[in-house]
Amino acid sequence: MSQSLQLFTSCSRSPNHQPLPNGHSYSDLKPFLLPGRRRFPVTAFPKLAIKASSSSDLEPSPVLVSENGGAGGALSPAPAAVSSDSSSIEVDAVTEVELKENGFRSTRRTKLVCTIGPATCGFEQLEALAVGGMNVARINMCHGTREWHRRVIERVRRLNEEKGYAVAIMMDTEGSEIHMGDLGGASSAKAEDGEVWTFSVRAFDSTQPERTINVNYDGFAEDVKVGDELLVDGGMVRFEVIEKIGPDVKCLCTDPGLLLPRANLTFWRDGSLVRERNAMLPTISSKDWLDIDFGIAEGVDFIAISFVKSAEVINHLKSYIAARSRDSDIAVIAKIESIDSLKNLEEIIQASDGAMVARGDLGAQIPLEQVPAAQQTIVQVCRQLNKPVIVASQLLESMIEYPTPTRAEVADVSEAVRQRADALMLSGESAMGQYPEKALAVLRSVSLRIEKWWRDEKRHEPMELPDIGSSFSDSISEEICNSAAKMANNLEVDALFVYTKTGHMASLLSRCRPDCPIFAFTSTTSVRRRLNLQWGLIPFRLSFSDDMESNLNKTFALLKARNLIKSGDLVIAVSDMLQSIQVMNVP
Ligand SMILES: Nc1ncnc2c1ncn2[C@@H]1O[C@H](COP(=O)(O)OP(=O)(O)O)[C@@H](O)[C@H]1O
Ligand SMILES: C=C(OP(=O)(O)O)C(=O)O
Ligand SMILES: [K+]
Ligand SMILES: [Mg+2]
Repeated sequence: MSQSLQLFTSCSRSPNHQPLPNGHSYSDLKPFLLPGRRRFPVTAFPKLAIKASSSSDLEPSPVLVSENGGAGGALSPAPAAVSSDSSSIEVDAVTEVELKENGFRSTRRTKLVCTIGPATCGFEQLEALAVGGMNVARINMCHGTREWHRRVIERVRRLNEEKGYAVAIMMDTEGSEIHMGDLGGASSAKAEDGEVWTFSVRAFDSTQPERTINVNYDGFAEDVKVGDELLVDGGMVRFEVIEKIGPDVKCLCTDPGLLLPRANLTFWRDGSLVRERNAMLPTISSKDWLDIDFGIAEGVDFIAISFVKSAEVINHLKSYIAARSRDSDIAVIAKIESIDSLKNLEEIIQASDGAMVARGDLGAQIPLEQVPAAQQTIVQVCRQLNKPVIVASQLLESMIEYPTPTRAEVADVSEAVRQRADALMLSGESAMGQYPEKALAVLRSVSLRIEKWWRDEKRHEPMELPDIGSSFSDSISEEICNSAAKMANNLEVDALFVYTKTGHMASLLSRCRPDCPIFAFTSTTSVRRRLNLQWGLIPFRLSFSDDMESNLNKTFALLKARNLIKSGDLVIAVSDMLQSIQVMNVP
C-alpha cells in the first residue's frame, strides 16, 4: 500500500491500536389502451450493452469462487459451485460480470425485488430473473400453498448454491384485511358496467355460481349497507351495494374492470372508508403466524408484514423471531398500506428493519392523488432513520399484458429511482404477467439511466441527514460513514470498501448515497443476503480479521486475481473494528 494515506479520527491512535471500546449495536390490468395510443416497439427501449463474458473469465480461480447480489444487463449465467472457505471471497455472479464489463462506477445502485408466481416459479424462469438482476425474490402468502412456496424457496436456494447468485427471499404475509376468494380457480374475471354481482360470505366448493365472489371476512354481509360503494383493489373496479340477502350482498358494477383472485376489498360510505370492524382485526392473523413459523423454519431473509398499524406489532414479531431463530437473523419489513400506518409512520419505521411503500392497498385507503406525497414522505423517513425502503405496486402494471411500458410508468419508475429508494418491486408483472423478464429489464435500464443522469448532473443534495446514533460509538460510526461518503464524492474514488460484521456500517454508508459503489465485506451469508436490499451495496462474503492492513491486502489480492480491481484504483475503506477512514490506491 505504497500510496496509501490513512486518516484517523481523534479516537484511534494508529491502525494497529485497539479500537475504541465499541459496544456497537450496529448497530385490467385493464388494458388502458386508448384508441390510437402509440406503443413504442420493444427495440426502442434502451438495452444494456452488457455482453456475456467468456466463460474463462468466470472460471472459479483456485482461491476465489463466486455467489449473488445482482445488477447488470443480459448477463451470462454464473460459474458453478460456491465455496466458503476462509481464503475465498464470494460475490454475486451477475454483479461480478457487470463490474468487469462496465467498471465500478456504472453498477446499478437501485435494488430489484420480483414477486414470484405462476409465471416465474420454475427453475429456469427463476434463473432468468437472477440473471436479469433480481436481488430479492418475494413470495406472497396471500396466494398459493405453503408447499408451493417451499418449492420456490428451495429452487432459489439451489440457484444460489449451484450457480453463484445471492438472491434473498422475502416472505409477505397475507394480513387480515378483507379480500375476495380465489375465483374458483379462474385467473381473472371481467366485470362489466351495469352487471349485478353477488359478494357472499358463503364458501363455495368446486362450482362457483356465475358472477359470484366469495369474501373472506365473516362480518362482511352484516357490516355493509345498501348504498355503500365497494372498491376492488382500491378502485380498479367499483360496485354499489344494492341489496342484502342473508350472507349474499348484491352489487351493481359502476366502474368495469378485471377482477383478480384474492383482490383487496374496501367499502366506502358517504365518501369515507368504513373501517370500524377492519380496525379490530389483528394485524397478524392466526394464519399469518403459521406462515411466519413456516418462514422461520425455511430461513427466509425478510418477512414483510401487511397492514401494519403500530410499532407494537413489529416489536412483538421481532421478539418472536429472536426467540425462535437462533442463528439466522430475519429482517422485518413494515408494509405501509393503511391510514393507521401513516399516522404512526416514524415509530413503525424506527421499530422495523425496513419498509415497503405498498401503493396498491395504500391507494385504496387514501385518495390516489395523495399517494405520491405519501411515497416521498415514507422514502425520506426511511432514509433519515437508516432503514431500507421498497417502492411497490403497479410500477409497470401495463406490462402484465404488453411487452413495453407506458411513458407514464417509466416516469413513475424514474421518480422512485430519483428519490433514491433502496429497491423497486414487481408484483403481478413478474408473478403472473406475460413479460416478467422484460419488465425486470425495464426496471434495470431505467434505474441505470436515472442513476447515471443524477451523477452526471452532479446533483449532490446537501447532506441533511439527522443524527441517528444512539450511543457514543454509534455516533462515531455515523460520522465516519458521512465523512467517508463525502470524501468519496470529492475525490471521485472508484469504490468504498466497508468491513462489517452486522452490516450496520455498510447501511450507514448506503444512507449517504455516495457517487461510487460500496463493496460491503461481511463474513456471514445471511448478513450478505440482507444487504442485497440496500441501495448501492455490493455485498461480498469474506472472512476477515481485526487487522485492517491484512484485510485490505487479502481483499486486494483476491479481487485482483478475479480481475475485479486493478492497480491504481482509488479506494476508501472503513470498518466496524477500527474507527478510521483509509484512502489508498490499490497497489
Ligand atoms: N403464489 C402465487 N400463486 C398464484 N398467483 C399468484 C401468486 N403470487 C401472486 N400471484 C398473482 O399475481 C398477482 C399480483 O401479485 P401481488 O401483487 O403480490 O398480490 P395481490 O394482487 O394479491 O396484492 C396476484 O393478484 C395473483 O393473481
Ligand atoms: C405490495 C402490496 O401488498 P400486497 O401485494 O400483498 O397486497 C400493496 O398493497 O401494494
Ligand atoms: K400480502
Ligand atoms: Mg397490500
